[in-house]
Amino acid sequence: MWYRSAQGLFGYMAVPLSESLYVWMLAIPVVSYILLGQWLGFAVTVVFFALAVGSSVIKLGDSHVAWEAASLNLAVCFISVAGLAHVYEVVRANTERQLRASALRDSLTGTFNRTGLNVRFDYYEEAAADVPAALGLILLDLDHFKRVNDTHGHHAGDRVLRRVARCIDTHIESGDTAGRLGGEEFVVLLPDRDLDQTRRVAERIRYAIASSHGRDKSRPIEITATLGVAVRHRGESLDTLLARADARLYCGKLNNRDQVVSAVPPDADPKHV
Ligand SMILES: Nc1nc2c(ncn2[C@@H]2O[C@H](COP(=O)(O)OP(=O)(O)OP(=O)(O)O)[C@@H](O)[C@H]2O)c(=O)[nH]1
Repeated sequence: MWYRSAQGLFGYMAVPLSESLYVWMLAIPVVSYILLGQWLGFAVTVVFFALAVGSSVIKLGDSHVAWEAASLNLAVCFISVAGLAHVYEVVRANTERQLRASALRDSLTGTFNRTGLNVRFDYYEEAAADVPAALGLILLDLDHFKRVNDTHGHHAGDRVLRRVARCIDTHIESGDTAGRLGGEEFVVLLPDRDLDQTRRVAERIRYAIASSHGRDKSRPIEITATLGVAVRHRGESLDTLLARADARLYCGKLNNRDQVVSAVPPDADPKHV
């Protein structure tokens, strides 16, 4: 019995690469890897092959073993297993990369979500560790967005959110970051931009949104946005920076909306600043 399986395994008979031999040689490492994991599976495979080789040599004697055929079989099976492992690893790495990327993205607009914004903010922090650089932030909130949903429906509202994301995207550069905090609130991070430069980008985005035209059937959907602008002080967290931009945005909401606010007026209500 053992003699026959060793014979099948190492191919020293007339047909060196029979199907059953090939399946055997593939099945042992693959099943071992699946059941026992990478290292233990590898160890078991090596031990199994070593025992099989030793046993067949002892039982049959050196002269009966077709070493060329056995080596060829081993090499082909080894390459197959290595190829399978490589394909598996490439697929696994791709899936992991896609999952990681989607965990940082807002599924509706494709911009970064809150977690993604934090990751990007930390990235800018690290990049500026040696040479402190300005970081501009725009907090954007759509005006009367509830009316869009109430009048045109939630799907139309979703389309407006995607349209706004596109407007933002066309007015920022490749190293900048656009994200959706949730609802109808967006954030833009602009590395190496001071307050004046950030305000100018915000103004362009505001204008693009106000002049973009969406449609629900034949009815136009018009929308405007109010934007608060702030620049990071050294060592400041994203939340603190957001809070300052939010106070400015709130002033804009109180003052007829559809505008960019980069400083809180001195007479503003201190409760909201
Ligand atoms: N279509 C859609 N609507 C959303 C989404 N998330 C939040 N909303 C809606 O956004 C609306 C936000 O309304 P409000 O917070 O009252 O703000 P607003 O109407 O924009 O008013 P102001 O901000 O004061 O100008 C609510 O009706 C939410 O249901 C979303 O992902 N898709």
